[in-house]
Amino acid sequence: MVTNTIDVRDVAKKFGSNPVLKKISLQLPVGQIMGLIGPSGAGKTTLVKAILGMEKVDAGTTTVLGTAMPNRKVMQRIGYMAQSDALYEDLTARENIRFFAELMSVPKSELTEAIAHAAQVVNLNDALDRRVSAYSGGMKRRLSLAIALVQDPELLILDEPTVGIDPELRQQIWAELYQLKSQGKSILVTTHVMDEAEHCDYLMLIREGIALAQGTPAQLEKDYDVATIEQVFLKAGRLQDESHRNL
Ligand SMILES: Nc1ncnc2c1ncn2[C@@H]1O[C@H](COP(=O)(O)OP(=O)(O)OP(=O)(O)O)[C@@H](O)[C@H]1O
Repeated sequence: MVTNTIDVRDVAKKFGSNPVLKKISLQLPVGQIMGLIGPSGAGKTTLVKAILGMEKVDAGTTTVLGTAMPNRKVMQRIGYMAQSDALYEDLTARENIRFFAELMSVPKSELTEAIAHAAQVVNLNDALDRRVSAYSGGMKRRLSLAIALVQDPELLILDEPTVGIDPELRQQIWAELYQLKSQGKSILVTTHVMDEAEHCDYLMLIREGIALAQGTPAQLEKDYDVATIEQVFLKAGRLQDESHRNL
C-alpha cells in the first residue's frame, strides 16, 4: 500500500549554470495537505513540475502514487492547476471544463454533475456559459481550479490557486480542500499567503532552491520560537543569509 502520495528524494535541477533545486526531498502522506511556501524565484514551480514529470531533473527521483514520474496514467489521477491559466478563450467556461473532463476520461454519465459541482465550488455557476475571453483574471483562476477538480482526482497539485481570489471565496475554496482531504485525497499547494500556510498539515519552506525547514505549522513555530509562520519564514531566511556570510 502506498503511504506517501508524493515521494521526492534528493532532487536537483539546474537551468544552465543556475542551480534552482538543491537536493530537495519531500514526502506527502496520503490524505494530507502540504504547503510549499517561498518567495518568488525560490523554485516552487520547478519542484511542482519535477513532481509531475514535466521538468526533467538532473538528479534524484520523484514517485507519485507509487509510480516513478513521468507517467501518463498517473497524470490522469492528478488534478493539476498550473500557475498560468491554460484555457481556451473562445470557448465558454462550461466547454472548457467539459473538454478537460473528457481528456481526463470522466465517464459521460457523470459529466453534467461533475461540471456543476466543480463550478459550484469556485462560485462560477452563473457564468458557466460565458466565453472565457470575457472573464476577469480571478474568474480564470477559479475556472482553472474547477478544471483541476472535475475528474475527482486522488491528488491535487495547485500552484498558487488563490491568487486574485477574494477572501470570502478563498475561505470557500479552503473548505472544499478540507472536504477533499476528509475523503482521503492528498493536496500539494504552493502559496505566498502566510495565513493559508497555517491551514496546511505540513509545510516546506523553500528559498534559493533549498528546503529550509519542514514540519507541521505548530512544530515549525515551536522550533523557531516564534508565533506565526510568517515569522518562521523570516527567521529561517535570516539564518540562511547569516550562514552564507559565514562561509
Ligand atoms: N525554463 C526556465 N529556464 C531558465 N530558468 C528558469 C526556467 N524556469 C524557471 N527558471 C528560474 O528558476 C528559478 C526558480 O523559478 P520557479 O518558477 O521555480 O520559482 P517560484 O518559487 O515558483 O517563483 P514564483 O513564486 O515567482 O512563481 C528562477 O530563478 C527562475 O528564473
